[in-house]
Amino acid sequence: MRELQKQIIETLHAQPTIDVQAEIKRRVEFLKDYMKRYSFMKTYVLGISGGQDSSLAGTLAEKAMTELRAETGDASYKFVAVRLPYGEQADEADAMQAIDFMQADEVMRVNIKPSVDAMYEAVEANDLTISDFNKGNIKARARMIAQYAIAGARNGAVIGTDHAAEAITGFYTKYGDGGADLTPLTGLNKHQGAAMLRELGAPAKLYEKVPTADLEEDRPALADEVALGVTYANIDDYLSGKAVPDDVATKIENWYKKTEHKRHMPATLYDSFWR
Ligand SMILES: Nc1ncnc2c1ncn2[C@@H]1O[C@H](COP(=O)(O)OP(=O)(O)OC[C@H]2O[C@@H]([n+]3cccc(C(=O)O)c3)[C@H](O)[C@@H]2O)[C@@H](O)[C@H]1O
Ligand SMILES: Nc1ncnc2c1ncn2[C@@H]1O[C@H](COP(=O)(O)OP(=O)(O)OP(=O)(O)O)[C@@H](O)[C@H]1O
Ligand SMILES: [Mg+2]
Repeated sequence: MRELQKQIIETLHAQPTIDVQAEIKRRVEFLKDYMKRYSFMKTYVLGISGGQDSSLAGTLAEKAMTELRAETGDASYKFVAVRLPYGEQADEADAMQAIDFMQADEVMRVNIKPSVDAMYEAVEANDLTISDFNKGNIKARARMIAQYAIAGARNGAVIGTDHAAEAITGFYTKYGDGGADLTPLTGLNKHQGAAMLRELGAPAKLYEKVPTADLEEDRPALADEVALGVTYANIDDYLSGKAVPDDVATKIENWYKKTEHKRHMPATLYDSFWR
């Protein structure tokens, strides 16, 4: 195995294989244990997009809250699913199907378009051009703001959907979807996440769907694999310690190095990761 590959696997807690049922159980337990640790905390908040990652994390969160209510008799433990469209969302039906499947305790909806457009215009007023790509990151950060406002109003914590197959390329917006309080999918690769959703009985559409950030207006529903220039099959193989073609491994490692800053707290003069 490549030296960096070994290091990455260890750093990201990737596992070559998982026991799907046991993995579901221990991640639900994690969500329950965390909630019990802080007595004021009563809700988990997560944006549901209609994609695989939020379908899985939301389902685990709802399971955790259902079990906590039953075990403690405290009915105030709730999972809040949040719809965060930018105006009309093309795959709105998938998002609602995911919410129906997980049987979220509460559903909230915040249209991020007015705030994103206002921010975009206010920044551009400084004789700056904000690209469509850059505006996409404003959308991801607006979603983070909405989720934290809900968590603030409900004694909640914000769930993030980061996992090993995303962390390795840093394919998320820093302090956008990367901004969260806890990440129950850490260490999983993309196929493992799909296997867990299948085991949970989710509609196949939710885990067979092409992964997309869907942040750009010029390239709607742009597939992650196209944006990254590498497939999840390759990323998962790499994370499982398997051999992948040299050019693919180099591409993955270049993404990893370029996005190192995202996997740390803000750099300080006391840190060595950036040196
Ligand atoms: N070396 C460095 N040390 C410290 N900070 C550094 C840095 N390089 C950039 N930065 C900072 O980071 C910023 C760039 O990072 P960031 O703002 O995240 O932006 P960036 O990584 O350029 O773009 C985010 C990417 O993630 C994708 N994404 C976003 C959200 C969700 C999903 C999804 O799959 O759903 C995917 C999105 O499509 C895009 O390709 C720079 O503006 C700068 O402030
Ligand atoms: N339109 C949206 N509405 C609500 N939440 C969203 C929306 N778009 C993104 N998010 C949030 O941002 C997170 C990151 O998006 P990402 O695309 O990585 O995950 P996903 O859509 O759940 O799965 P996939 O990666 O397979 O598309 C989502 O998991 C979700 O919590
Ligand atoms: Mg998505």
